[in-house]
Amino acid sequence: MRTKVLVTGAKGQLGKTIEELYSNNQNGLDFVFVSKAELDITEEKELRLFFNNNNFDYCINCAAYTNVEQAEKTPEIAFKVNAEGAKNLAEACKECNTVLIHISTDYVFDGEKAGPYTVEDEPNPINEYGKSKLLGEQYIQDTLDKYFIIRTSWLYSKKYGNNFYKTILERTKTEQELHITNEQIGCPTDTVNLSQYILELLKKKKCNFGIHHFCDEGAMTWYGFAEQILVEHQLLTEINLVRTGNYRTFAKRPKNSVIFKKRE
Ligand SMILES: NC(=O)C1=CN([C@@H]2O[C@H](COP(=O)(O)OP(=O)(O)OC[C@H]3O[C@@H](n4cnc5c(N)ncnc54)[C@H](OP(=O)(O)O)[C@@H]3O)[C@@H](O)[C@H]2O)C=CC1
Ligand SMILES: Cc1cn([C@H]2C[C@H](O)[C@@H](COP(=O)(O)OP(=O)(O)O[C@H]3O[C@@H](C)C(=O)[C@@H](O)[C@H]3O)O2)c(=O)[nH]c1=O
Repeated sequence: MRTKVLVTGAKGQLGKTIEELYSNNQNGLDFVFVSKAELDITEEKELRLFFNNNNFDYCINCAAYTNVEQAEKTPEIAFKVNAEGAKNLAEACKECNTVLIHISTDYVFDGEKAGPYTVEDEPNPINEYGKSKLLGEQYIQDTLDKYFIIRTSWLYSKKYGNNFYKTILERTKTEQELHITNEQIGCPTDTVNLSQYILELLKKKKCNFGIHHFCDEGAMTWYGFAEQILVEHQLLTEINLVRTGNYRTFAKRPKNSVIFKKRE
């Protein structure tokens, strides 16, 4: 029997990557992709109806409020989507016996640890986005037995959405000098690699439910990441890349965002 997989938030960078890679129904998997306009995860009744009218084996939740800066100013929106939305999905999944694959973030940690964060480490978010994502995780854990929470970090797609990788490239079109912080360290993760990891979970029909960490190899600062992007595009000689300790932002960010990827 074929496996039916719902992808919510399908117009975001991760959703679009999954769609590009897997929409042609390979491996006995049938994907249904829904955008925010088609299925808003904060609309509890509509969500339940949608789940009850379809028999999904899995739901990959790519829907989220990801504007870290804006979340400081309007935290209620972040909590509505990242916490209440996740709760609604968990409840719908429970009712319909659907396995929830939910994506979470390194920003659930405070960044004070000396080494990489494991799944056993206690979260302690220091910004509103991180707090809202942690509450979403907790609602899922309280509601479901069959779930995967995959924490990832510094996610970027070279093609889709808004992310640091694309911001840097865009700015090189108009600016000769870029000031980039070296105060945070993390592992940039390509949406293609995260999508492949998720597909492996689906293909192997794994049941090691719970919290998982997934990121690409190689910890670096945002400055280091910017340098890597410029090298990749042969722009390093044209742009003056300035390492800065005090790039001002509204949101605090963890100094150490490195998560430990358990090998399975
Ligand atoms: N981006 C990153 O660096 C990281 C992201 N993550 C997590 O990975 C996941 C995917 O992130 P990413 O692809 O980068 O995020 P994006 O912001 O690119 O995509 C999120 C999508 O969710 C949609 N959305 C927002 N609100 C709702 C809603 N109420 N109902 C349905 N859809 C909604 C957005 O639509 P619209 O744009 O129209 O609002 C957008 O299409 C998220 O859970 C995120 O927290 C984890 C670590 C790092
Ligand atoms: C654009 C820019 C940013 N920065 C700094 C600000 C910040 O400290 C850091 C990263 O900036 P951004 O705002 O692009 O990244 P940010 O939105 O913090 O990225 C986060 O997004 C959420 C959704 C996650 O879950 C995290 O894993 C992480 O990827 O770089 C500079 O120093 N110079 C610049 O020119």
